[in-house]
Amino acid sequence: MTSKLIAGNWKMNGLAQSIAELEGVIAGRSDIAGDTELLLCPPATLVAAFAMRAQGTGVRIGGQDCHTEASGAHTGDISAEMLADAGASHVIVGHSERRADHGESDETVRAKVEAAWRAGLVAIACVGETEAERDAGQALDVVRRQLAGSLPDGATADTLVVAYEPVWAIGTGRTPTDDDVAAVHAAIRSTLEERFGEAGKSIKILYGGSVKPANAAALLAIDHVDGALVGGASLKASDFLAIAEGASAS
Ligand SMILES: O=C[C@H](O)COP(=O)(O)O
Repeated sequence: MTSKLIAGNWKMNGLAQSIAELEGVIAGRSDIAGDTELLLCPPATLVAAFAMRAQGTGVRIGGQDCHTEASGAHTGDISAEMLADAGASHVIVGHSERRADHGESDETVRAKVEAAWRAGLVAIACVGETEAERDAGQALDVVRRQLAGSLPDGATADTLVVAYEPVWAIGTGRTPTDDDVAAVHAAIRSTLEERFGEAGKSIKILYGGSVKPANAAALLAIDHVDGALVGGASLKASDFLAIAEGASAS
């Protein structure tokens, strides 16, 4: 069994004082049983400070997005190389909020995964259906299509993590049924195996969308759920650690 990865996506939250939450995660990390991996993705302004503080603690730090190019005239953007230079090990790409707010296509997301690899970062590529797509019975087709368009050839467990985040479950307190999560994760697993062969068996598949301490253990016990991508509940060290405890219990 592969280790679980619990990743926190702070989104557009966090000021310098928020390093206290990172301190809390570092302090509580040793109480988490097993080999559960912890990753925090703060806003870009905090990546360097967090990475410096987390160095050598086992807690890893990631970015929330990157540009497709390494440098150049792209005001306000951040490259994968810059994230790596700041001490990040991972970068989230293709989050549904980026797809919706910034019009990111599967093609753009694929270029961002390639940019992450070029910089030596692990890409966490997000996929997931909207509520209308689920209601229309299209969830599996949408996810398969996003995977086909967003993932470059040659992915391995060392370079790629996939996050399944149903858009309608993000920040809403609603989650799919265990059976629905199982069906999508099984479909993602078989897609990864068809595409990447042996490597596809061990690429981690995270579930994201209203993961909380109260539901984490049950979600993380579902087949092919190799961890969680946590939004709101990752902002408090105590909640994030409680979710990670759920991973070690599953
Ligand atoms: O990236 C994280 C997700 O969008 C989940 O957010 P949430 O846990 O606040 O629902």
